[in-house]
Amino acid sequence: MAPSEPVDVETFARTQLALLDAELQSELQETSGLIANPSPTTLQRAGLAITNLTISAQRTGLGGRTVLELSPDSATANASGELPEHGIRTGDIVLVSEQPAGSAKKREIKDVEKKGARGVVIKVKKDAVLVAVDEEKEDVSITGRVWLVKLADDVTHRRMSRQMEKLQNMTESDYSMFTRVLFGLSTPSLVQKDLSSHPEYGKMEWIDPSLNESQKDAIRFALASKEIALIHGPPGTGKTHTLIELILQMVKRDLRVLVCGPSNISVDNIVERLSPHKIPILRLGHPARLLPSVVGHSLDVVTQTSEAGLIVKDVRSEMDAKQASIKKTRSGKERKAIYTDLKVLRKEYREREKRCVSNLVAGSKVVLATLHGAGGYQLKDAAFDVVIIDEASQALEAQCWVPLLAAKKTVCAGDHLQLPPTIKSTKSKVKPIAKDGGAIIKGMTLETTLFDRLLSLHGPSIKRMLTTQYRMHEKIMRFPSDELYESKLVAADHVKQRLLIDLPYQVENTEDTNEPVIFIDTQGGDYPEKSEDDNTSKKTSKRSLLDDSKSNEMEAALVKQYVRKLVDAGVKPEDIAVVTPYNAQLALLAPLKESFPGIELGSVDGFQGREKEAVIVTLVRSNSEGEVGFLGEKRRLNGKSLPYAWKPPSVAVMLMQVQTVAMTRPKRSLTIIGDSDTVRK
Ligand SMILES: Nc1ncnc2c1ncn2[C@@H]1O[C@H](COP(=O)(O)OP(=O)(O)OP(=O)(O)O)[C@@H](O)[C@H]1O
Repeated sequence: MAPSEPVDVETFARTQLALLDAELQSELQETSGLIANPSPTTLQRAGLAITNLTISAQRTGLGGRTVLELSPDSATANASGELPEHGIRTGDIVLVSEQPAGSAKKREIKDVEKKGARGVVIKVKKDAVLVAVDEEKEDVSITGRVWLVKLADDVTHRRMSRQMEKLQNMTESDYSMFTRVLFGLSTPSLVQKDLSSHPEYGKMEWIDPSLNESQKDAIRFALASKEIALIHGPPGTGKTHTLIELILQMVKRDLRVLVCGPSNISVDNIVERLSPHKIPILRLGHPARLLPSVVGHSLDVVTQTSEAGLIVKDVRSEMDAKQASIKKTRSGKERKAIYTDLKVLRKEYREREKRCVSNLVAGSKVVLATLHGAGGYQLKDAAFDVVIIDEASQALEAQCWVPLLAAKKTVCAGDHLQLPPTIKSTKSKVKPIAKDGGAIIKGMTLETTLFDRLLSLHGPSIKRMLTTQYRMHEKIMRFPSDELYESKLVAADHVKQRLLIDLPYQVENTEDTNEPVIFIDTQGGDYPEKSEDDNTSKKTSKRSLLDDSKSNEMEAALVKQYVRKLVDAGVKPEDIAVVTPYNAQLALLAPLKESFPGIELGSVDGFQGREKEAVIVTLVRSNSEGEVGFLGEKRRLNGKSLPYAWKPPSVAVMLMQVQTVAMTRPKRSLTIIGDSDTVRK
């Protein structure tokens, strides 16, 4: 297959910037639509703010950040002193500021915001919220009543835009070989096709001898390639398993590796699995946002416990003492003097910490961070031999460029045949426009991931696919394998015949528990779909959230009946998931949670990636016109750059792509409820 045309880097970057702006605007539109008049009380009601608080304590927390403890103001608090109901969570970015009067206008609220301090919520207790204040705004001299409001997280947006601006301003002589390859200006260095006989990679000592052939092949290829290697891991094929071995093999070869993923959980997953191997690893990121099991590897904690960290600690105690004295003083003059002292101390702290951090980063063979986390000061001058990106097909391309701009080689793992990252601007009416008025690439959307683009640019020679899957019964696997993965998937021996009756607990042998794939056809029955128009008449606010979502009451009833049968046979509700493409259908199914505590209900998007013993899919669509809407929606593929083997999409193929997401989740039982007639049309 001939590779597609090289990409003009400047135009590419300009297009990305325009798309990112459109996306940000769409996000803003969505929130402002939700909150028309954002007074503190309205925001509190929406779960986005907590009002009537006071700063009850102030200390120096991890990383030298000032930590504020916010408790209910005693004048307004309830008897128990607890916080009111709220939706603020650990890891949220918030603004703490003096509380505007109840009658304040929108504009005045904005002014108050300017005086407040931004920070990250590090702990939520019943009677207090702890906020670590951002570096720029640490001298918090707020007194009296304060409130806390959740802010949109625009750090990611800013970092992505910064990288795209850098790319846009580069001239051809600035491009490294790696950059040239990534845009198709040069072809990737040739790698021998069969590496099993390669002098270096043919006879490798595997750390995990249980790796299968396709995994070993992918690792050899990722080691041998000079600029790029893609590891295509369909569901359950051990992508993470493979990456762990790859990282260990790279460390063995004395390479320095930066490992990134689009979300904290994707990165923590790798940290957890690397951690038993006792290599020096460092996890960057705000400790409040990490899994408890990996915090021990986080930069903040390592800084504190390492020897180098001790001299940082000295300054910290001094700062704490100063912080405490602020509370005691009443004179404004004295307070000012303390703040001046604190400033000097903080500067000293920063310098010592910076030295400590750069020593720690330099001493770690493997550094892990989210894609945007890799854009922090900690890695400013750090150099790595390889950047590994996990779940690359779930990340925006601009996000990948945060670590890539300084890289020499990358290994991207993902599955471009699953759903791309969710983009808001595709649905909203915001048009991408270049700030400098220059040309942008027509048809490009943020849904085109780096993974997609590289594949269409260079073809399958830059990719290796993992083919043994360890999740699904052979029969569940067959459909996705044939339709999406060129029939290449093979079920591992211990899973290929696994049924619900083989679960490690007692399950009765019934027609539902001894069959891996069941289709319950509603065709011919009187099970019409409903659109939100029919359901929610005049409730406009709810409509905007649920969009033109569809539901089907009869299918929901069938789901309930079916779940009942499984549970009666002994299957535990927590081993069952019900998945549907429509939010309105999810709403109809919600009562299931009461009858069957532990059962999981999810939309197709939200359920991607998680496995369950039994999955029931309700397709919802049933009408005489054969319209399948979302199920076969073109938008889901339109504008995506075409993977090398990509044919023009028939509705059926798209239908499969969306359904496959649901269909690759079950381990032992997949039940599809739908109208075969509508779906077939
Ligand atoms: N070579 C192997 N031998 C035995 N089991 C394996 C092997 N490789 C992976 N597995 C198992 O397969 C399962 C899936 O592995 P892993 O979590 O690495 O997959 P993944 O492809 O990243 O998953 P997902 O589909 O959720 O992205 C795990 O239970 C893992 O232990």
